[in-house]
Amino acid sequence: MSERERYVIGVDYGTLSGRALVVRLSDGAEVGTAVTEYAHAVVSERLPSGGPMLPPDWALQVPSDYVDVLRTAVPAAVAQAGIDPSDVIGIATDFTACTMVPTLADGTPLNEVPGLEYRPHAYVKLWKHHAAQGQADRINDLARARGEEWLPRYGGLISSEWEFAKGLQLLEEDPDTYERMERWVEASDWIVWQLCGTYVRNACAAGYKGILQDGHYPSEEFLAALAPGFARFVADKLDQPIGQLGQRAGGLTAEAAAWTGLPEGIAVAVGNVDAHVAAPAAQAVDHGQMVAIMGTSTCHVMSAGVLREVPGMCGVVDGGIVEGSWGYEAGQSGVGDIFGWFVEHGVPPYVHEAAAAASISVHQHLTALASQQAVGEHGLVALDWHSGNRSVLVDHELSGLVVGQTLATRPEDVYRALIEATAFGARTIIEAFTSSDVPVDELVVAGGLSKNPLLMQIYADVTRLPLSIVGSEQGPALGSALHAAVAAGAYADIRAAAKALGSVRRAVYLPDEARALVYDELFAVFTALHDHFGRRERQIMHGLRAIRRSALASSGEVVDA
Ligand SMILES: Nc1ncnc2c1ncn2[C@@H]1O[C@H](COP(=O)(O)OP(=O)(O)O)[C@@H](O)[C@H]1O
Ligand SMILES: O=C(CO)[C@H](O)[C@H](O)COP(=O)(O)O
Repeated sequence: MSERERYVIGVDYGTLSGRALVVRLSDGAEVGTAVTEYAHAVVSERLPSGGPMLPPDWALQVPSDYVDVLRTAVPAAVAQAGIDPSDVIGIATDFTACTMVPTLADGTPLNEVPGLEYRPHAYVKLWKHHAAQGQADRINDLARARGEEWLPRYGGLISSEWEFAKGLQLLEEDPDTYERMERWVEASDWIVWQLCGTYVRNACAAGYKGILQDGHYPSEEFLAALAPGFARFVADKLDQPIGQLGQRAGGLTAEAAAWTGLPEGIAVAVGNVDAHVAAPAAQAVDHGQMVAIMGTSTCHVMSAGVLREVPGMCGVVDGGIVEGSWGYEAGQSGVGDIFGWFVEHGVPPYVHEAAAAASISVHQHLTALASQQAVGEHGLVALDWHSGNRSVLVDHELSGLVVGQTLATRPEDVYRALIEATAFGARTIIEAFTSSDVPVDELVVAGGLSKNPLLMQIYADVTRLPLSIVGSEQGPALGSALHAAVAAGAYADIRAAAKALGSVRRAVYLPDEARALVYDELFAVFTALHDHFGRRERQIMHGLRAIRRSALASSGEVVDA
């Protein structure tokens, strides 16, 4: 009698939607998939309960949207696969990070507590909530002054996106809600808590976003020096047993079994972050293989055998990607988001009409026009800071810039310059690693932007690296599925699962030396602008933000968070 096929499910929670993927264990085939868009998307203007405008740089979410993905995308993916749900042996999830859910002790999100639905601070703070830069600056200044040992593990700067800056903002702007909050939970752990009833903190998010190094968080003295009411932040709101990546967090509860249609008790893996989980899906767990997960934003993750301090990196965590290696992370907070912003707000009607007439998207239309240009022909250089700078400057008060515009400048010129700006940002990050003795030999790309051939070729030319592409269209979801396989006991560890279920197309784009030489010249201009606006004259862009904030505050339209 032939053995029954077994399956695992990976669920990738992105910025706007959650995607479920069913993977067959015998050969890694992706047999079913489904996506659920979040009903509330990103809340950056008004709360779902109404009220005044949120202040600039806020980005919130609604946790019930995450549960809807379990109720709809998971059963739809299983139905598409046409399999018997009882043949599924495990489920794993990955999430954007640092995305934080304030909850009661039982995991109830604060925005679901009657009376708190009108409080902005009761909602999820999404990774791209960039309103805690002031708190991040104070954390950095104090850590530097006290010589905190953990600071170099974060390239010398903690980001305003991470757990401590966002938590301190909550305390300082809404102390009542802070008081009501019994747990400050990474969404990557909250969803696992919903699936198996156990709250276990994943080693990846805790290390990169939660300043957990060598088993310790920042001390109570450090926290008290930041703000007296913050002293017990770790002890009271954050601390929780740590689970390693690929471990079983628990069994699927009866309630989650009813949501998903999957068998009660199957393995639920410890949570993970959308970027890091993609590395094993691309079989890129060896030293020198940098994985760039390129979509709304870009995360760069890489395993290495050595512990080094890379200036401006997001962090280095022991076992942060796979056990037995130092996992490095860096990132660009805005990439696809910048192109999306330009398409939505910077392109005249004639471009939209031409794209519609050709039955292609505006992105594709501008890409086709920009592809006809020689490198440097548009005469532009841009800075890719429309969503701030995550690496290497770690400053979300910086903003975007295009230099060189004339009356002859056309939308495709700016579009190409914006793509190039993100490639220059990536090269700046790669050079920070290389010059810190953490060499990058190969760039492996995952995420939606890998489908744009011009963009890929520009990255190869700008970085002078061969570009490989993850074999799956859904790198993070596949990465989660292979963590589910390990949690269910089908493989001994993540490396074994990656070998069996992951895939990559090697050296799909190769650098062209003639183009690379012109890009060297443009990169020099980029670096001059980068250092001028991001280092020497930071107050120019910071000052503009301050003027904007005070103009909005005096208009009386904005909520007093
Ligand atoms: N043809 C294209 N070229 C470049 N960027 C694109 C193109 N089509 C969509 N985008 C951008 O890609 C981003 C979405 O990438 P994707 O990987 O699908 O999402 P996510 O990062 O949320 O998982 C959006 O920010 C959008 O503006
Ligand atoms: O910082 C992250 C991981 O460490 C975020 O999850 C990421 O930047 C958001 O991802 P995406 O662009 O795929 O929505």
